[in-house]
Amino acid sequence: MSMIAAFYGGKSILITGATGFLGKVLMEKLFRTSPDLKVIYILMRPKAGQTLQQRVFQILNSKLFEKVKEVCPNVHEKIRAIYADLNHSDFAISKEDMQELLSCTNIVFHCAATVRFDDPLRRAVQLNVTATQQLLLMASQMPKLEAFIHISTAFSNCNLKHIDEVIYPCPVEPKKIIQSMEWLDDSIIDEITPKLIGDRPNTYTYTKALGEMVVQQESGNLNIAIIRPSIVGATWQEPFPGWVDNLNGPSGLIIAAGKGFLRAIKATPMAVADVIPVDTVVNLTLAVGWYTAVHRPKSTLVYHCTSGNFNPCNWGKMGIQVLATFEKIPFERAFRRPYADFTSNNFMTQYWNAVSHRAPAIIYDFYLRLTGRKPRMTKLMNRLLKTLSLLEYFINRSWEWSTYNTEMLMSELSPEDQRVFNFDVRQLNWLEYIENYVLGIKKYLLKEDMAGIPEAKQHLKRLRNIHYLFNTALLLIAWRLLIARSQMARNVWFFIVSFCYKLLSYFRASSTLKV
Ligand SMILES: CCCCCCCCCCCCCCCCCCCCCCCCCCCC(=O)SCCNC(=O)CCNC(=O)[C@H](O)C(C)(C)COP(=O)(O)OP(=O)(O)OC[C@H]1O[C@@H](n2cnc3c(N)ncnc32)[C@H](O)[C@@H]1OP(=O)(O)O
Ligand SMILES: NC(=O)C1=CN([C@@H]2O[C@H](COP(=O)(O)OP(=O)(O)OC[C@H]3O[C@@H](n4cnc5c(N)ncnc54)[C@H](OP(=O)(O)O)[C@@H]3O)[C@@H](O)[C@H]2O)C=CC1
Repeated sequence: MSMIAAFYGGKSILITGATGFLGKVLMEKLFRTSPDLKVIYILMRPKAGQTLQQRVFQILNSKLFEKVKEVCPNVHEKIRAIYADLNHSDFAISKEDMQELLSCTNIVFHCAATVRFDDPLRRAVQLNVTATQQLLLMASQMPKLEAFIHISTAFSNCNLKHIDEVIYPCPVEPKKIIQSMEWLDDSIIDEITPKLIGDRPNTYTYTKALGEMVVQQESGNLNIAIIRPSIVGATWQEPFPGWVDNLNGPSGLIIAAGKGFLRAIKATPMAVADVIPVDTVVNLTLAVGWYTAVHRPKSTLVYHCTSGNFNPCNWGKMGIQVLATFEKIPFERAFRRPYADFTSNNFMTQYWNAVSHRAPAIIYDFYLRLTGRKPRMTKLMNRLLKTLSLLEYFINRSWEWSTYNTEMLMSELSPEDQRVFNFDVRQLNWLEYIENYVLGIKKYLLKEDMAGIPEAKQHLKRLRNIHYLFNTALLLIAWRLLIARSQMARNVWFFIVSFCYKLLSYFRASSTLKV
């Protein structure tokens, strides 16, 4: 019997960010392994014209929750969607809902965040710092609370090379930052942002670091733990391999490469690709929830959920395997044949951006215009180039994360818990994982049918022929222009032609002699 699964039985669990990538997998695993849990409260907002109920309905009816519905048929009765907007100072939760949350919650998993790299500081602070402070305040009023688990990121201290499982201080106190956001206007905030974030690459990593400091400062008597996942990728094993539902991290770039838009990327092939499957993060999170509640460590423990020091894979290996998978499982209606390469310096990156990204987009848009359609490729390409520039920081460096706490926890688990809540990435086979990842992107993100693979392959063959034809025509035109302009080119051309002619005459003569 799994001790962790039994622990969550009968519990009232509060999750923020349950509609996000990580939150959904967390909820799924909780229901599947502890179907006797009492209730999961999810703090959520309406979105894209959908009410809370419609959003919950959509999640429960997705493929991800198919197994849950078998194990826990009354799952819909065990989810309590509570209206909350983490951008509001009191989350805009109704009095009755707040009363229920405060009096019943046993465990809090705080996953909600803005993970955008380009968010203005004010927005990132509101969600990643102020909302965390607010949630801790709520938690401090929960008499039945056993553990508060905060999801941070392994990159919150990406300005360091070696990162320990400790909370590092930021030069400016989070409280001061929160206060200043109340009275500074947007233009001043934009001006001071680069100074505040210092040697971090974006507001996301900076505000996640501030969020950790808030957790440390406001923890009071709470049982708190922080989990720091690295780059969260598709599921490895559970509930099935390859599930992914957003474009963050590698997923967006894998699509761009598979559809033939992405041709070159400034990356260091030998840098560690610290991707961690989302189900591994969830298993560690649930194990940490159990450990924190049952063992009540004296201080706030930080757990790194990373792959690099256990089972490293680098971007070169990942890129090659992604491209190899496209051969077997191509995406439909590709713009060009999938082929991409890594560039190593700014000059080459600019060159390939002009030649392989911008130029084909301009040519294609010209063709769309000619045929009376709306041009769209240049806009799409500009968005891709912006994304590349934002992700560049993370694919050209390697970090070392110490994992003492994570290893300690692994050794504390019973063999059954090690199996059910497996977070040992040493067992992960990267080649298999990447193949399933690409397949998952095709099925669950692009919603492409596997039956369309032969047609997709046929389409790629046509693109290859067009490519050869285009290159040959280009070569001939260039050569013709050169001959027209340069005596030297003409001489070379006559030399080649007369050489070929002589060779041909020689073979003809020798074959006549033999007869
Ligand atoms: C040795 C030789 C080797 C040769 C090998 C050859 C190499 C071959 C390469 C082949 C394949 C490459 C695959 C491997 C490389 C992968 C590299 C991946 C790098 C990943 C690094 C991640 C680091 C993360 C570190 C921190 C981790 C965290 O803690 S947080 C989680 C990560 N967060 C993010 O990823 C958020 C990033 N996203 C953003 O910040 C924003 O979305 C944006 C700035 C990118 C875009 O903002 P914008 O306002 O323009 O758009 P938005 O409103 O968000 O969306 C508009 C439309 O764009 C789509 N979209 C959104 N995100 C992406 C994306 N990442 N990629 C593509 N498209 C995206 C979105 O859906 C919208 O579409 P529409 O609705 O249709 O308009
Ligand atoms: N993905 C990754 O690679 C990594 C993620 N992490 C961390 O993991 C956690 C989860 O990330 P992930 O699931 O990928 O992110 P997602 O962007 O998929 O999910 C974010 C969640 O936060 C919710 N949220 C955002 N703003 C608000 C708001 N104003 N009010 C209520 N809810 C809000 C979203 O709700 P809605 O659906 O309504 O928008 C969504 O449920 C984050 O803390 C992140 O920092 C750490 C390392 C890597």
